[in-house]
Amino acid sequence: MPVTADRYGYLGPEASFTEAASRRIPTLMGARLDPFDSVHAAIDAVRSGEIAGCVVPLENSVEGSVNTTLDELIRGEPVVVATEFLLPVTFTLMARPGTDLPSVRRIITHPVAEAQCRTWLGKNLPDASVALGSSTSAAASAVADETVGADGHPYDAAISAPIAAERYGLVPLAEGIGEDEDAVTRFVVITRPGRPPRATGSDKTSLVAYIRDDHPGALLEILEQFSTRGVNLTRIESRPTGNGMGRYCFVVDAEGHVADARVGEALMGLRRVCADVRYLGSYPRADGVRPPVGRGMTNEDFRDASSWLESLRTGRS
Ligand SMILES: O=C(O)C(=O)Cc1ccccc1
Repeated sequence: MPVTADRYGYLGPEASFTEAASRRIPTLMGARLDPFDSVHAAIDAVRSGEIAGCVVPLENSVEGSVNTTLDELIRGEPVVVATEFLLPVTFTLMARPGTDLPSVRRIITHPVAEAQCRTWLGKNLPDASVALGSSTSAAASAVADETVGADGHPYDAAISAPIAAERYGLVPLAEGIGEDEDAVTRFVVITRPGRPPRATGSDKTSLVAYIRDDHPGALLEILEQFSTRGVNLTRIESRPTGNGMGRYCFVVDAEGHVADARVGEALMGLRRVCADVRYLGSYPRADGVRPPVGRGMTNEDFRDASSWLESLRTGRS
């Protein structure tokens, strides 16, 4: 398959939240966007060069990380985050025309949506079962096609993005059924590793740190690399490495860009103390926040310290 520079994938099928996010990401304007069946399939198409990049959900303000995406970043051929994007999400319960709310017994949706609609379901459809699918739009499509579930019966309703009702010929039975009306999902554009975008002063850097020999304070050692250089973390998450029981790595989002001296020094520190460090990219922050840089932590401070050391070593002032 030829590489098409402006061909991007997204977690489909059509009318997923991920498609909605993809169509609003400024750096993808004008790009061709194609649906993929799973996060794995989309990221693998990036790895193989079939597409330039793909959009996948990474984190939700209520439910936390999307583990299928995190695990793709941790394992396999390395890929990086090129862009992040925040999209508010509202959930709609939808069914084939003629289905009424009390008759809904079998629901299908994505795990992130299920977690956020649990309270509403417990109150309004306490006896309904919820099956988990690869995306909210795949769920809507399964309801429209009368796909049968594990019990041999077709699903009655899907929890999906409002636009999925129209796309799959379903009717909304209940709208805004999520726990938090202000829920936001963080989507990322994944590409093959390459030169990161320029530092903007409002950036994040993501990475995975693998502990070297389990020992007391191993996590502290990782955290120290950031704290002594004044680098604030916005997220730290442990995930199994997939290589044996109890083996975990840490997925970190840090404020700043790999081009910032303090972030670069923290990365070098990690490289010295960890078994492995996987760089997952530096990219502009979706929230536009420009955190203040602490005293002694600016690029100039690091430059000055480095030339001072050089003068000691060479005897030249
Ligand atoms: O993109 C979708 O439709 C998904 O299924 C992933 C998802 C699920 C819930 C909130 C945001 C993204």
